[in-house]
Amino acid sequence: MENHKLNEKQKKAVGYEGKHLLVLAGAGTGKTRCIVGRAAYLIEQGIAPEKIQILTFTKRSASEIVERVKASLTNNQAQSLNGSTFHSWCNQLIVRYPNLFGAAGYTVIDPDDQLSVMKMVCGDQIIEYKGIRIKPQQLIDIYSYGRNTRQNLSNAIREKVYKGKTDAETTDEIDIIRSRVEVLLKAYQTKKGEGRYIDYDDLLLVVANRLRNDAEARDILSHQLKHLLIDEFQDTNPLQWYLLEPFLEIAKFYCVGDDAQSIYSFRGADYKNVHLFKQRVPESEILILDKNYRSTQEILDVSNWLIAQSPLDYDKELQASRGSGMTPKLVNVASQWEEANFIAENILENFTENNKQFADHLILSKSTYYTKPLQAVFIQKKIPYVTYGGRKFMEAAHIKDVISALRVVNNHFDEIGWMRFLTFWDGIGEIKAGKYISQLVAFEDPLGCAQNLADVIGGQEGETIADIYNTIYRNAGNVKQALQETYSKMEQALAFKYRKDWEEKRKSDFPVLEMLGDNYASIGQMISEGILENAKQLNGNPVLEGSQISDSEIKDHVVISTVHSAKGLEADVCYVLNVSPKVYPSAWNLDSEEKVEEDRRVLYVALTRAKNELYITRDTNSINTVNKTKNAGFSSKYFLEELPNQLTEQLINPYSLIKPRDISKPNSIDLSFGMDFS
Ligand SMILES: Nc1ncnc2c1ncn2[C@@H]1O[C@H](COP(=O)(O)OP(=O)(O)OP(=O)(O)O)[C@@H](O)[C@H]1O
Repeated sequence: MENHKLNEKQKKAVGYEGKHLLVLAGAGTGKTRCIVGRAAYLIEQGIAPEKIQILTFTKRSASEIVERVKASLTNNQAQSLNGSTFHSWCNQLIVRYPNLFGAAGYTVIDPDDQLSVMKMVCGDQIIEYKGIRIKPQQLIDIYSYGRNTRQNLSNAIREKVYKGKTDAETTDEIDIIRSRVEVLLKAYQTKKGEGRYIDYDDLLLVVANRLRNDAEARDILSHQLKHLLIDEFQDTNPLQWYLLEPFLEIAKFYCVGDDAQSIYSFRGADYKNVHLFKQRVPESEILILDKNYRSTQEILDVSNWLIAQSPLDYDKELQASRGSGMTPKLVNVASQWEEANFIAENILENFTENNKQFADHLILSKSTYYTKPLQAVFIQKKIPYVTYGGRKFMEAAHIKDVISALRVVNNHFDEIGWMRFLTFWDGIGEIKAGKYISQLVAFEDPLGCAQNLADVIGGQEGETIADIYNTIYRNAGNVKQALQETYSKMEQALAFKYRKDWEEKRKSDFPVLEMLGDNYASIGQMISEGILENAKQLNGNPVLEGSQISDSEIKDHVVISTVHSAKGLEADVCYVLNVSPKVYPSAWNLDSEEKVEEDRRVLYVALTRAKNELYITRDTNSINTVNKTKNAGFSSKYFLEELPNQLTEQLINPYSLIKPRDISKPNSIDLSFGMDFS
């Protein structure tokens, strides 16, 4: 089992006997291995797996850790081990204890729905002042930032609208618009209450507030939970800490983190939180790991150099236990097309000639958007790939259409659900739908809706809608059946609405949705949990990627990921895309030292994913702009501007290097050839 491959310090961490521990360690030093080892160790010590909760930042890393624990133990010992994100954990608690948390009958709304609620609240009101315009999405950002960072409204406005500026003029402007923002945010809160909606941040707050204020709640949970294992601790934000704090007396904390990999400040994370651990957590210790097992020294040299350029003191110098390897390549490209072709050819060469698999390759980009040309080239050259960091399955429009029908049966006060479901049908616009909704939410319960729906709407549409509603109502305890019947009744209309890409893209998602439904005991559970899930793994089969069902046999694929979704990942060969001026650091961030330093950490996370080969690409055209990005107060220069030559090997025009050799002078051709004119 994994435990056997631990070094002395890792063993000490895994078998820690004290109360709370923070394992503070650099990239690739075995933090994930320590979490896996810890969970396995606790189970072997006789702790019931359901009393251990693993918390991570992505669903993917949660399931990966749980799978690894299971694989390291025999006899299905870890069958009921639970790993989840903060949101999904809180949601599970709320679903398990509906009375305790007082949220029975509430519907969880995702960011799209949150925006719909905010739009309903704003109507045609727009906050405008001196060239500043605050739209509904920005109001949500302000609200969420304030709650996640636990800062007051003025500070949240300052950060989200005025990019953190603190001058007197800005402060005056904030004072003026503040009260108007407050009115709309309060109206949003009221609307949530009326529709019985819980937004993502509410999930954490509902649990946190209950536990902080209610000794009975703490007592109940203390029988259910003994150990909290928290990954990426450096990225916990003040709201998450507010949630975790009451658990300090309930469970033992085992946290792992790296201050140099903190990349979520936009969600309020503060890399310094790891430094405050001992102060905040009584009866705690910190253990440091310093030996990197992932990368060769040359890769670490570039990463160490990058982080040493920072004015912040991370006190990190990673040493490779694996020793020396290949020098990283700095690949200068003239266009995204050239970059994409270089990478594709490189991967194909590795696959056909160097005995590597597609899965040995990881491509990292700041944004998914930037990788579109690359994806096009991969499709053209038939390189299998998956993307991490894109839109989630349950957020796709055609899925939301069908789910909206389930939502309104589950909670008939759900106006967003009604609006989507009713306007799905030809002939019902928003105005008509609005009228119907006001009648429908007046019924006391879903049964009332079921009985009267056909009359409220009338006509053929009324019949169809009522038929679907009743079908779901009857099958509320058999989600798969409910989905199958709903889909068959909506299929024709769906195929028409999405006729552009129905056959190629969307249709195949429905069998998957039905399979997904099979995992839930009721439609209520599916709606509240399913909305939070990525649905990438179903019954152990990788089924969904974007809008396709991938063949479960094909497991070998290149991973294209945003850096933010790549935490914890590693690969033999890594390509870090577009490490160009104005991107690292971003031209948008030059006025803030904190943001520049966060960009540096993003690049650090990306570089430290590589085990053996690292390719850093950059756009040659933008290199000329390097010297224009100087700023008075602090250094915001292009991160690679002073990269010592010996740390990388430069490749110029790399794609032309691997194109077939042609002769320098063109030959003439004969076009009067091949046709027999006789
Ligand atoms: N004691 C060890 N002996 C051999 N290999 C190890 C040991 N500890 C960790 N590794 C290997 O080193 C690599 C990095 O480990 P792991 O992913 O746990 O690090 P990490 O600290 O979580 O990294 P990061 O924070 O960069 O994601 C993995 O391939 C892991 O298998």
